[in-house]
Amino acid sequence: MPDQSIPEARPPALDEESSSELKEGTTEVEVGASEVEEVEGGASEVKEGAFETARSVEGLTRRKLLGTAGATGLVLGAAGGVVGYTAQPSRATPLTSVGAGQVMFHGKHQPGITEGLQARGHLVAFDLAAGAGRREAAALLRRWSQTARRLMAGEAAPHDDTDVARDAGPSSLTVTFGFGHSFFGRTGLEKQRPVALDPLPDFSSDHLDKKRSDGDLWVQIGANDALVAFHALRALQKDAGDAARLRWQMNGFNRSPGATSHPMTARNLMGQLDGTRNPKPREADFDQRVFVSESGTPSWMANGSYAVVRRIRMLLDDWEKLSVAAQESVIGRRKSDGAALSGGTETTEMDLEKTDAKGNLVVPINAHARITRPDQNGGAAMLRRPFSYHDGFDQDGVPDAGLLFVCWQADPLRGFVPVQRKLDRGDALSQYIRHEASGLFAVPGGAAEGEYVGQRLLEG
Ligand SMILES: C=CC1=C(C)c2cc3[nH]c(cc4nc(cc5[nH]c(cc1n2)c(C)c5CCC(=O)O)C(CCC(=O)O)=C4C)c(C)c3C=C
Ligand SMILES: [Fe+2]
Repeated sequence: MPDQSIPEARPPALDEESSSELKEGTTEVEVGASEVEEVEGGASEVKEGAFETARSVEGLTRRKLLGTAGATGLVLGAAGGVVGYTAQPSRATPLTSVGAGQVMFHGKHQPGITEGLQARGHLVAFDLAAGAGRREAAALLRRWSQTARRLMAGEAAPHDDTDVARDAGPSSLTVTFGFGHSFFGRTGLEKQRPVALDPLPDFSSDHLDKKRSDGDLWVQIGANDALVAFHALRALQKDAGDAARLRWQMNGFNRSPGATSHPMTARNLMGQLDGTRNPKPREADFDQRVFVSESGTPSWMANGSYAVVRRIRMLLDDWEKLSVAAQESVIGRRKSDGAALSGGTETTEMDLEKTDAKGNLVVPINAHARITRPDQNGGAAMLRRPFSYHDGFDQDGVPDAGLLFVCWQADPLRGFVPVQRKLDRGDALSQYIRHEASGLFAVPGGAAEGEYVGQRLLEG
């Protein structure tokens, strides 16, 4: 596959001034050849979580911005003095940086792995329909790739666009495709099934709902606008046609870009900064930890990654009864700023040996952030890129809320599995969470121009 010359991601460290870093990490892309005129310089960073990408394009052309802006002219409604907005703008105004954010579909890796967290997410699994095999799967991945490429560029869906995203820019939409263990049997491609896709072991604390777990195909959608994300979800579902049926779907969210006065690590629904110690793209071993190498096996997984997806319910009624000090002991980090309990700031290295005046470890021995560290797990590391979820309250008012935990690694046996084995033995956080659904998916490398995702598997 030709090198797509995607620049290496070069994220700002959390404690660095981000504006100069941003220039290096922002790529100018032709949104549509005829539309590229003056590039707006005002790239604004959308960085939630401790990593950022070189592929996010925050500067679009003036014509593009003016052309797609949902421009508003405020008018006084004729009837009853209702304040409303004209359908036809009186004066075009540019899209904000949120709408203008664009991620490239084609590249060495699929989108939706190293990009900053998006405000809205949909995780969806499909099963191939009875009678559908390799040929139908190949046609489906071709359709899906075409739709994803267009929507990520801020264009309409190839067929019967619903207009739901009509006035919005691409809004950093990403669409990522993966294959589950069962896909290979259904398509006669067992010999191509990676060993790394062997089912995850059973964990004693699992409460898994099989109907909301696994699946032949997995799609991750993320965007900084809820309508853009839904539009993509619906278009991809319709693309599935008779070839595949929806198996399960989960909806998630993160903080909206611009909600905080400066870019910072996102908080989860327990209120903690979550993502601090994620591997950073600038680190030498980042690619090795997250992506299958160019020469990795099977060859169709070159530059791909493995996604572990866990729907983890947070037992918030119990958690919120704890004092802040007790909550901080569970994690081993301060709630306010994410600093380790051994002191410093969010990025200060945790001192695992530090004791208080009574000789007790200041970061408790079972603190979540202590025992998940790579140096406590034979080097096991993963890139965590979750969405929060909230699916309402039960009749007793108990929230069904938590984390759609998505983590990325070159090999789950050197990432998620050893760490979860240890957590399963009972870290301090375990009694406040419950794993309710699970999936493991092989996510092939990115598609080159003219290719579709998974082509090397399906046509190899
Ligand atoms: C098996 C892997 C992990 C699961 C499952 C998991 C669930 C989970 N974690 C939090 C909150 C935090 N996790 C933090 C750090 C952290 N967690 C994992 C792994 C799993 N977490 C790792 C590998 C790490 C980083 C360890 C390191 O390298 O030092 C933190 C601390 C801040 C941070 O580094 O992100 C928090 C907070 C929740 C709420 C949760 C399940 C709902
Ligand atoms: Fe964690």
